[in-house]
Amino acid sequence: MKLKFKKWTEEEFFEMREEVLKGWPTGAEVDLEEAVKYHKALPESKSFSKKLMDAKKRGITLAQPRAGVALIEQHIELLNFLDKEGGADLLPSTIDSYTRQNKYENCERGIEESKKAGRSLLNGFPGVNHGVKGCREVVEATNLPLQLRHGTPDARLLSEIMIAAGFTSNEGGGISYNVPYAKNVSIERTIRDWQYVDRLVGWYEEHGVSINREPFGPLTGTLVPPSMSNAVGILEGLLAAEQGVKSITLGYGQCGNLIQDIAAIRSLEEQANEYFEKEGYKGIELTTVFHQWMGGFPEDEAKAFGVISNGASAAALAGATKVIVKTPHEAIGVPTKEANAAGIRATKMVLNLLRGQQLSTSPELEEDIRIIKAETKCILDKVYELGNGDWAVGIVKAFEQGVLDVPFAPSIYNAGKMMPARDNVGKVRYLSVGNVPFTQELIDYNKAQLEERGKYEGRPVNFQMTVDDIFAVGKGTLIGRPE
Ligand SMILES: CC[C@H]1O[C@@H](n2cnc3c(N)ncnc32)[C@H](O)[C@@H]1O
Repeated sequence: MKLKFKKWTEEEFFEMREEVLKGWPTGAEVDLEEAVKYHKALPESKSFSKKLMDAKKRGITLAQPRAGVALIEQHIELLNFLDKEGGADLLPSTIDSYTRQNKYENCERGIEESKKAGRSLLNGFPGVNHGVKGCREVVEATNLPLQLRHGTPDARLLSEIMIAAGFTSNEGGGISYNVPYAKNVSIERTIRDWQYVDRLVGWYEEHGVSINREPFGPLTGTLVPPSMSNAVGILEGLLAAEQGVKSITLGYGQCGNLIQDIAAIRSLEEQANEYFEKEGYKGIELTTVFHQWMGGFPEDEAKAFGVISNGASAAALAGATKVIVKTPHEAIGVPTKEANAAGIRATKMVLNLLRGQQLSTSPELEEDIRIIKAETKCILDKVYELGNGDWAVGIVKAFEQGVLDVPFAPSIYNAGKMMPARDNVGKVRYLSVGNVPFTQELIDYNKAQLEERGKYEGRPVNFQMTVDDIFAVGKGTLIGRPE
């Protein structure tokens, strides 16, 4: 099927679907008509879309953890613990790495070994292997809206199974679950595979069931300039809307300077709406999600709580609809349920203290919004031009030419020419733009901010700043000052 930015017909979708459902025996459990009935019988309190829109209307920020273990019973216990002991507003099921690579045989072995060992030997929940029946046990035994969170370049079967089971939100996208997560999967392939996932959601929408879609905002989570992550988020939002998705949550990974982070969230929402309107999409329910710091964490748990609380306050002051919570075990690995719940409680404490407060505008905030929007516009205009008006084709070409370029991404399809670094107040700037098509004014603006830092630190503006910034938070500061 030739890649094009166009809603798939039902015939195109159902033709591919036959192959998709053969990917593992549990694919045979998916029955869309039955699934629609099941969703319609779910209580409203389990609808991701509704809870998000309610929060947006009330101006509150919801807290959602990540969490996933191998066996169904333990996974249910974990999720209910995070609900009851953590105070989570929304629940995840973080999917294991084998499933993300479609290695379901390995999952099967992991499930068996976890049963023998009496603990999870997978780093997440193997939704495909558990099938509709198993995932439905999770839906039946928990009390909050459920979302599958993963990092899967080909998530077609996983999405079919877990949405049919009653999950009402799905994270990911053809760019955001490829470039940061895979080494040699073509962008064209994953855009097409995620058009399938979005068309599946479009099919549910056409049958009266709202399923939320959330592109993965943080990308590599390593000094990604706000305009680059916003450009990717808006593009994945457009790809989803074209396939009939209505409930869209666009995300952003905290960079660390409060004003820039708030500007990023505000710009993301405003600019996404501009593009949805320009493309003629009606009835899009747009919300935002702020990811607490996605980079290296301090090992010391008290310091980790400082990072978590700082992220919670930025999310609240930005007015994000949702914040993704980190845990004090972030530097170590998969958290215990107690540590996970503690991260949520710390976050909720901050959200409650800041409820009703949003940072009012200021000249600095307006300037950051202007710069982020102008940079994002340069990128998106070029994507559109490269595709001759076809966003999907334009994205593939934009990566080929380094117009879209995600720092520190493993993908061989990512140019890796653009390099970021923090300026003297910790805002993430473009140290070198590579082939990102900025105006001279924007290039000079970024350079000037970085030169401020060079002057202050008495050192040249170069890649050493980037390296120092990568390790800074783990060492206890935001900006990687020379030692
Ligand atoms: C996107 C990366 C984030 O997902 C987190 N993560 C990955 N797997 C799990 C897991 N199984 N439980 C809780 N958190 C998890 C990881 O700690 C990191 O913060």
